[in-house]
Amino acid sequence: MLAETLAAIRPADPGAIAAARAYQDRLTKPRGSLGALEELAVRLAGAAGTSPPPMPEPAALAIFAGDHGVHTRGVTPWPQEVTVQMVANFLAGGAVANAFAAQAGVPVTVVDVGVAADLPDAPGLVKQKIAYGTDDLSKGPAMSVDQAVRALEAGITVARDLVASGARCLITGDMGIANTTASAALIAVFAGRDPAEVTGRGTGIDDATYQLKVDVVRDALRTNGLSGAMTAPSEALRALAAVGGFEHAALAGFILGGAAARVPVILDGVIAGAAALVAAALDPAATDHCVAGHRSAEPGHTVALDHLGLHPLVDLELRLGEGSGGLLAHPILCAAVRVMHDVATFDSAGVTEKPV
Ligand SMILES: Cc1cc2ncn([C@H]3O[C@H](COP(=O)(O)O)[C@@H](O)[C@H]3O)c2cc1C
Ligand SMILES: O=C(O)c1cccnc1
Repeated sequence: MLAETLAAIRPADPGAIAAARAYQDRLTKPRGSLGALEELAVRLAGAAGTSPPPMPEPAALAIFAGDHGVHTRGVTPWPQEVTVQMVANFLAGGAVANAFAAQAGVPVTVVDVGVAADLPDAPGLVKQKIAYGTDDLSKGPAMSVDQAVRALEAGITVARDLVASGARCLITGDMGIANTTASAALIAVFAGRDPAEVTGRGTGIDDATYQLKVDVVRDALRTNGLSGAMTAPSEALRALAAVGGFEHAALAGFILGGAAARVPVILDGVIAGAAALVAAALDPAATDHCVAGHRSAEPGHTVALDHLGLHPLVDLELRLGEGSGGLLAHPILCAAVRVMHDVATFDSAGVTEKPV
């Protein structure tokens, strides 16, 4: 299923990009006056292969949840049980992601790809558990390559199912205590950066814990024989398995699944950024279908976005995850595309085109 999905991904269509850019200039506004929104609509036209691009609604948020063996190294002050407790909170509608999703009119799906407990069936919960948490990435591979592929395919399946049920925009979400450590390791590997440049304070840690976290990321790279930027697909899968989490792998699959369906994928924060680097290593064209919803306060997120060549739409110093930043960006995508559907041209409105 992974091979078939990768084969279906098409890069942005230059014809649609050129048509969208030309059309922007015919709309009743000074050229370029919508700034980054114009480029956003043009990118979405390229991704869809048609100008104007389809409205990116309805949207759907998928929150991928998993636990992490590296939690035992003390990289976060929060107990691991908070992952499963927050999954229950999402399903009950009580998390920040639910509030933002309600505001944006976006339904929430929670996907268990690897939390360290069995969950009761519940509406909105998709069970795709690969294992009860990963192994400690600082001691050896976090998961096997086979598990990484299965998690990728779980993400592809979720994307496919959401698109089949009508979603025309996918939003990434994550939940997994300690997952900013795995994110930092993935970004260090895929962007070829030193762990100190890409490791952040996650949910909030003191200086001593921060130093430990950087050392743990360094251990992870050394123990797993990883360094430098990796691009070959076979190496990408090995690196993902070595230092990723089940939610990172599933998110990478979710991105690939959206790209294959030519449905835009709004990336949330640093966890999604790390997953997008994996997706881009498997197929660089996947990035053409991604929009950076926001810039998180995590330093690794900016590194990931720069590496991907993506410009965040919202910059509010968020450092939450769950899909929060992606949800805030969704109305901005809709506004950018609606301009291309609704705004009159100089010709049609009889507005004089050039100032005299
Ligand atoms: C109550 C609570 C709600 C959250 N919602 C998202 N995260 C975020 O924080 C976690 C990663 O940070 P670290 O690597 O420092 O553990 C992830 O679960 C992420 O989604 C939360 C974290 C907590 C504690
Ligand atoms: O940037 C994020 O997405 C983030 C930051 C801290 C904790 N969880 C997520």
